[in-house]
Amino acid sequence: MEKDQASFAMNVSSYVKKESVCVFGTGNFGRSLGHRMFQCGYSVVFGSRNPEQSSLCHKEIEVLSHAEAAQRSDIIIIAIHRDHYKFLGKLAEELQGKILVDVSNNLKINQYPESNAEYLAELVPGAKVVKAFNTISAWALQSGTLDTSRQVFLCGDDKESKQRVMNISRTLGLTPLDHGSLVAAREIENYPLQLFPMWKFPLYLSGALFIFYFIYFSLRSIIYPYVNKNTDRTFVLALSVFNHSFSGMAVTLLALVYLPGLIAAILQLYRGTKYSRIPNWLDHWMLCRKQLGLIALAFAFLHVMYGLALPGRYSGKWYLANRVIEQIISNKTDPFLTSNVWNFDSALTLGILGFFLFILLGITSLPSVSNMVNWREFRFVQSKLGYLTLVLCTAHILVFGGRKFVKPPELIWYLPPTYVISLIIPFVVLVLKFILVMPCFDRSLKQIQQGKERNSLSKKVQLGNNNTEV
Ligand SMILES: NC(=O)C1=CN([C@@H]2O[C@H](COP(=O)(O)OP(=O)(O)OC[C@H]3O[C@@H](n4cnc5c(N)ncnc54)[C@H](OP(=O)(O)O)[C@@H]3O)[C@@H](O)[C@H]2O)C=CC1
Ligand SMILES: [Fe+3]
Repeated sequence: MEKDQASFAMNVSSYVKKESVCVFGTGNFGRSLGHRMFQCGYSVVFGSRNPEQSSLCHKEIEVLSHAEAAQRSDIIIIAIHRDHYKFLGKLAEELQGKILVDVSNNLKINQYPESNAEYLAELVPGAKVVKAFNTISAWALQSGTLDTSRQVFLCGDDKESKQRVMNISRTLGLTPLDHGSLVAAREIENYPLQLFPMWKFPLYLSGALFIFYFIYFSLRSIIYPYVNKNTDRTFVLALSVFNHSFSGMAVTLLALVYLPGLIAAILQLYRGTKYSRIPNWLDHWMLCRKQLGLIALAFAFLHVMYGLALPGRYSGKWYLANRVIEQIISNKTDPFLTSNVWNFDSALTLGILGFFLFILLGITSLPSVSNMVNWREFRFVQSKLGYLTLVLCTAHILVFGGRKFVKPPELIWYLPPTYVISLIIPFVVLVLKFILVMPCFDRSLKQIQQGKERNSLSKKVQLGNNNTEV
């Protein structure tokens, strides 16, 4: 009995070891993938235009002509650029019923009218085409470190073929992710060409906003006093202007995380249905909320760091020392104003609590953390605590800013103080939220979001496939 089990195990392991895979193309990627599969116990055979001239480093790996190599395995990895696929059409007979794995990438997004995998399926109609491995680089396979993503996106029309390619990926230490039928190949091929697609809009928006704040705050703190009182305040540029811009950016970007949801809710209320398509720009904005929130957190962090550095400034120390000397000379002390203490301390407390919640929001948006909470808990943190963070940060800036703003100076041209500019968008968001949670709107909105249509007009609105969560 034991003997039988041992021989069965040996048979299984020798079967696993002997499973053969064919690779067409002895280029960079073909070699790397072939060697890796060989190391993982597969019997690998290469198909090449010049089998005699190919010098693969391992003697156990055979290099044959395409037609010969194709006969050795029913899985063939096509490690050749799409432009050279044509010859595969002539091998249609040898490739009949085989699993062809398309690993190719393009140089540009949507470079060809159809995806490379679909093109391959057209060239060899009798084969089962699976798209895979295009997101893994030859270098990562060679070095074995796989520092970048280990995810292998797969798609194909034949379930069994996909399953076999998935098994190979797992054996190589990669993580296969099924993307469905071959129609998804275009998306998979575009994937490696994208450069942080979800970050583009948030980064451009924050760049533009930062430039605006920086210029405005410089105008307000440097140019305006110079024109008005002929005082040189250029020294505030290096620290204070940055510090004010960072606080404005943090609170404005956080408000911009919640603004699209409010606009979508208003649209739903206006249309009386949730089954109408929201505009594309709004949809894209909603999909970028996480990134906007993370950039907001980065600015909040910078503001905290700059805030901590403020007492160390030369100008700060000079003002303090000078004030003491003035008091000694005039033999007078400033009265202890309890209202000032309340003002200053409450502003600081609001800021500290706001920053704490900001960090909490950032942490819960990490996939490893959000995977551990259910949808309701996630919504609670991101929505309820998010709004609380916005309220605390807005109050922090308001109390801090308002403290300094005693009376508006008489001016020829009047610029609102920096904190007023920083708080415009947060105020709009908080007011809209406040209006929407008022009982009449809140009840209608809940009914609409449960799928109950409110008016007959809504039935005429074209059904959309836009399911972004408001
Ligand atoms: N390099 C990488 O990191 C990655 C590459 N890929 C994809 O893998 C595929 C191969 O890339 P890579 O190995 O870098 O490219 P290479 O240029 O290094 O290799 C391509 C191979 O294709 C074969 N070939 C070239 N011209 C023809 C032709 N006219 N007819 C038939 N076969 C031909 C050659 O093999 P032979 O001489 O043996 O016939 C050649 O070595 C591409 O589609 C690429 O997009 C995907 C992910 C990452
Ligand atoms: Fe602050």
